[in-house]
Amino acid sequence: MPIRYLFDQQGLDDLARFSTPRTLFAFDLDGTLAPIKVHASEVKLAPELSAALERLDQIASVCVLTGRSRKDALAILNLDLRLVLGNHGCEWPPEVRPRNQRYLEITGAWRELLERGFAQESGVEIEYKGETLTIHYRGAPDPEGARVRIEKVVGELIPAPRVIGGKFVMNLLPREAETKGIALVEAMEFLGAGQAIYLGDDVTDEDVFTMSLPNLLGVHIGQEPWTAASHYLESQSEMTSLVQTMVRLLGG
Ligand SMILES: O=P(O)(O)OC[C@H]1O[C@H](O[C@H]2O[C@H](CO)[C@@H](O)[C@H](O)[C@H]2O)[C@H](O)[C@@H](O)[C@@H]1O
Repeated sequence: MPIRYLFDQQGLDDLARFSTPRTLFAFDLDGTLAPIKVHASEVKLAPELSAALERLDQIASVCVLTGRSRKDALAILNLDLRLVLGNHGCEWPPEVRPRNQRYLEITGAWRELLERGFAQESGVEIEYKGETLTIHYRGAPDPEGARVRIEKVVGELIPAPRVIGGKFVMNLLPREAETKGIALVEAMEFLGAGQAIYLGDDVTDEDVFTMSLPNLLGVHIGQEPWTAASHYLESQSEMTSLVQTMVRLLGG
């Protein structure tokens, strides 16, 4: 089926059908709730979007499912949302699930090798997040060359990671780590949601879209030919108006 624009009439009808108080409204963070920036530390939410998300979480369930660490995500969101899952869904609130010590050991060992391996490489940054780790190369003078060198070093790591690409990043996860797709299904169970709407922009979000669940409306940010999402938004700048529409559909 061709991907459909969420803001055309049929897309809006689909959105209305999925927007109920028992829906889990789930969002990726970078590139979805917030625009992509050169430096990961510059990322912020628009104030109108924050207000709409807060309202949506009062009348339905909101979950943020991000590749960032929870600590980092909570600082960016600056909102007391029902559920924020970090590290691509491997990191839950500690009172719900303790940190995964096995994953922390694995990524700790990778971190040491990677920091040593790339200490002299300008523009390559290792973002250590706990259960997973991200290597950034957006700032490298030759990003493609840097990516090739990173691939080589990553190929030698033991145990071998699951590697997920992204926007000038390589995300490294323990092979047995949960995917965003599994985390979304678990979040629905945890919050008692019968259906979900999930919005994401990056390769890691395909783990949700490719599940093709009948009770899931998948929305990709950008009309990319490679996404398995059924719907799309033209750009991240439409997010505030989308969340405001969700609130309106719920009578809020
Ligand atoms: O799952 P997400 O919330 O989309 O997180 C994916 C990665 O996002 C961050 O990196 C991306 O955003 C940065 C800031 O806009 C940008 O500089 C970088 O090039 C992007 O790839 C974050 O730093 C990573 O930890 C996340 O895995």
